[in-house]
Amino acid sequence: MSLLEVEKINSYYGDSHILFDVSMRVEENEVVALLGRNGAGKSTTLKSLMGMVPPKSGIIRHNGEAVQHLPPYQLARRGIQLVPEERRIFGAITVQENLQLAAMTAKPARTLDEIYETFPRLAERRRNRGKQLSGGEQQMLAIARAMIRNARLIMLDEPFEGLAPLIVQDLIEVCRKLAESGHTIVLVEQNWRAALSLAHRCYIINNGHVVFDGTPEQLHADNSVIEKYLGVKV
Ligand SMILES: Nc1ncnc2c1ncn2[C@@H]1O[C@H](COP(=O)(O)OP(=O)(O)OP(=O)(O)O)[C@@H](O)[C@H]1O
Repeated sequence: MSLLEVEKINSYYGDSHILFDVSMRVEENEVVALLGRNGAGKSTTLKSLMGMVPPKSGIIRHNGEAVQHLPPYQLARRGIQLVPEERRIFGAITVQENLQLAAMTAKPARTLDEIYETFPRLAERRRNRGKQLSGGEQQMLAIARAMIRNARLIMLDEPFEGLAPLIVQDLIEVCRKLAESGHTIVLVEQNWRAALSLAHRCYIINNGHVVFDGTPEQLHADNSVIEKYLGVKV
């Protein structure tokens, strides 16, 4: 049984049909990348998995149970967290307070020590306010907030956006550590090379349809798919 099984979901904003029969699966401890051009439907897929844009048809199974009808807070209780593109950390309070606040809404929560072990940079910055952090540190804090809530499945929407290459490398290492310590990650990214360096498997979405499903090696071996759907010349 897969951790997450998505079977032919169709999602809409009002009358606009955005996802067409999207199917995918995520195994425990995997890093799965969701790639595609701007507007392809990647964020909408994450929002559908998180109950924010519930699909009108299709099935989403989490640990074998159909969950496509559940609201976000119940999915969060099942250990699923979405770290949105805007990161949504609190700028006026410290790193530690941001983490404590996140822990309050989870039972059982992870300890601060565990978080600081995974994110030594946040341990150094624990007394700094959210707004004093760099973009990369803010992203780490956003991921750490999902981790302290004991999320087994963490979905990241464009975590590398706007960050310098060295910071992206740090974040890739953080994500790798998370996966090794029993978390499962679904990653939406425009920076497909960085995403593929981390992912075990990937999907490409184009105009709301899944058009590729395979390993990074299989994708790297097919330049025509990369050129056609990611819009880059290889
Ligand atoms: N709140 C909304 N209301 C109406 N249409 C929306 C809304 N959000 C997104 N869309 C549309 O849905 C389609 C898919 O958008 P989505 O954000 O899922 O794409 P994406 O692949 O994540 O791309 P990006 O990297 O640009 O976020 C686009 O055509 C977008 O304009």
